[in-house]
Amino acid sequence: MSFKTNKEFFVSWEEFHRATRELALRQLPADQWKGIIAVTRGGLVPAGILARELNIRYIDTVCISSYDHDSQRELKVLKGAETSDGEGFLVVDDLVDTGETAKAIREMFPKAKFVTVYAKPQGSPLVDEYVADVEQDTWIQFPWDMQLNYIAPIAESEA
Ligand SMILES: O=P(O)(O)OC[C@H]1O[C@H](OP(=O)(O)OP(=O)(O)O)[C@H](O)[C@@H]1O
Ligand SMILES: Nc1nc2[nH]cnc2c(=O)[nH]1
Ligand SMILES: [Mg+2]
Repeated sequence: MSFKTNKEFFVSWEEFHRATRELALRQLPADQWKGIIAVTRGGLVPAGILARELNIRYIDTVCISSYDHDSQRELKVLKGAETSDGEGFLVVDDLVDTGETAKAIREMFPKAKFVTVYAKPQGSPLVDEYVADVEQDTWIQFPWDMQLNYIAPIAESEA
């Protein structure tokens, strides 16, 4: 978990699928899009769902690596996309948090529509459309980062 957050929000595959289908519904008519640009890696999952729902087969990626270095978050673009300004493209990521990734996306693709499934308050103004709000101090746990685990019955965990 991030050191910056103290709460967690667990997202199941079903809930992620449902929310992303809702995002897809808001991108109609589908034929306005030349394609989708997924922001790796988190954006790859919603990109697949959007592509299926909107019948889009042109999917590009923008590959971003971000890490903390001397307390300052540094973004590295490992690979761009095959469009000069993003016109006619949907750029998709799983979430926006501080908005640092969103700022880089906006600079790279000023004419694209940038959408995410989840948004925290600091980053939400930088997104054109998102489905669900999450508090800034909450860490979103995605299903691809989790596994099912056994948990003891409540009665057995009584003191
Ligand atoms: O608004 P920000 O503070 O920039 O955070 C949002 C970004 O953070 C996560 O990616 P992460 O860097 O964890 O990499 P990943 O997608 O490869 O897991 C998420 O998928 C967004 O891309
Ligand atoms: N999984 C996950 N990755 C993030 N990257 C930035 N914020 C988050 C978050 O809340 N959850
Ligand atoms: Mg990401």
